[in-house]
Amino acid sequence: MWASLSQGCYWVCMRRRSRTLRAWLVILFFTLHLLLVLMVLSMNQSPCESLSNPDTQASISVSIHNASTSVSEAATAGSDITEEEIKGAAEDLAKLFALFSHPLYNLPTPPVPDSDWLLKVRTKTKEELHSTQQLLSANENGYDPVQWNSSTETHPPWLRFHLGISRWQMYGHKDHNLPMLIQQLAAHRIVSAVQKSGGTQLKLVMSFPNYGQALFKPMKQERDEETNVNLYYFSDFERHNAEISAFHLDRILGFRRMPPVIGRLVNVIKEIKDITTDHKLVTTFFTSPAGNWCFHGQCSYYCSTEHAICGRPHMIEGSMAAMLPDLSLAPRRSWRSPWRRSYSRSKLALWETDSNYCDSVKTTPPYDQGTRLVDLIDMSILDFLMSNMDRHHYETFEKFGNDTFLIHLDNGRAFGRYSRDEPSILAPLEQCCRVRRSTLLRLRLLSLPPYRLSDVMRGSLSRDPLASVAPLLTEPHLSALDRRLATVIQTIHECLQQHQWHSDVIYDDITDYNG
Ligand SMILES: Nc1ncnc2c1ncn2[C@@H]1O[C@H](COP(=O)(O)OP(=O)(O)OP(=O)(O)O)[C@@H](O)[C@H]1O
Ligand SMILES: [Mn+2]
Repeated sequence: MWASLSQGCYWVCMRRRSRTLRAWLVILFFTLHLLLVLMVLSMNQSPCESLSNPDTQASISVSIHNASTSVSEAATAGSDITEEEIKGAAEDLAKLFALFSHPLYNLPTPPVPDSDWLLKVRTKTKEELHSTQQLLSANENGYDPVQWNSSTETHPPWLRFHLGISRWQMYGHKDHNLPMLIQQLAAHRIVSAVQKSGGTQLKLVMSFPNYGQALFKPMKQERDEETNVNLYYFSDFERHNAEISAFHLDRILGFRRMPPVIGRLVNVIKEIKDITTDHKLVTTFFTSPAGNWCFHGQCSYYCSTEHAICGRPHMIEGSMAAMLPDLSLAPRRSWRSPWRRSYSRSKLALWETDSNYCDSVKTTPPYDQGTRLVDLIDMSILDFLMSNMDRHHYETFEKFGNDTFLIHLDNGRAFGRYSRDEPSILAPLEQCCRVRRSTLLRLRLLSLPPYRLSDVMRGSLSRDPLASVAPLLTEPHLSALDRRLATVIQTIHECLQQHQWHSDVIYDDITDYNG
């Protein structure tokens, strides 16, 4: 008996020791691979470039921190992260940085004229400033006193984000503020949570001590759940990981037409129930039979006990989107998409039956001028890649009239299905046979192994705070991206074959680029 006990102890001790050894080896391998990535990066970038791109630098340090934390957590938990997986993660990140350093993402752009910024800082008079500060510090619970003035250095990240929105993009490719904004969305203390009205499904507006705000959409489905085949697109649940992944995809495609979205674990009690001033919301909290904290809020769909949002037991995942400037400062216009679906079980939309539908769209304002049509086609390419059938409307900033980018909001119904594609989402491209040259060139780049879309997406998503819980997109979703990308490129090639002139299909928005 003693012999078997001591033998048992020997094996347990040996296993423990080899586990610790393995954990150290994993961390060592990971560190070495990250060093390799940094070396590759420093070789790819001139010293001047690397200095001028603090966004990349900051993102690298954030990702190293995130990735090494999750790897060491996984290692201590005894999980089986293989050497190949660690190597793969470092390679994905290296591909992402190589993509963002490519000339196609760094095209020279003329300086933005004053009238092309969405907002301008107006210096308040001393009296105005004094009365606002008194009001803010006296009335608001949990908020910091306002410390900023007209000098940019004093502005919090959310304000810098608002001031960085221009006629053609939501933020710049080398926006130094982005990592700070993302960091605050991920970690800043939540001082208020109220339900956002409008829309069909539950979402909350969260406020931070520096007056920044975010739109929180809680997790409603497991990430690997495929949309039920018998559900219509308009009754599908929204997915928090789709909102997050859409932001990464939009950025990787070089559009930058979405406000930044990150994933966050939120405490249902401390960060919602205890601090909300929304009395209606409070009445919807309950504990489930399993002892988890749940709530359902009030909205026109799925806001009932049967569709409650539940923590485990109180922590819940969700997406946090940076809030756009208030409508009173920057009004937006909502446009009905010409390729909107019928939202009916029996009716078809006109574009589904009329093969010459685009001819009439092309001659109808605002699609008859400027970039509106090719921008709509960009949006349909984005939607096809992530299989989003729910793009009924899009918005623009009213200030910029018709010559401006389309805001890609509301992506919660994307990434619902990976086993099949939905060709009808590409109808605008297929029927109009028109595409921006910059978009086509970036799509081609993303189809090449050194910049493969699935790899750069995996790399980009690994930097999200929720990636340490589980990958934001499962592998079948990532492979679907590559498959769909090939379909988009093929569709454009077919268009080119059908048309006599290249310029009939390609809208050359980058005439100086000869890459
Ligand atoms: N980041 C944001 N900042 C400010 N407003 C936003 C943001 N995202 C969405 N909104 C606004 O909130 C409203 C609802 O958002 P969203 O469309 O994402 O929700 P939804 O419940 O899916 O709506 P619907 O059912 O109409 O599709 C929209 O009118 C949109 O203008
Ligand atoms: Mn929606």
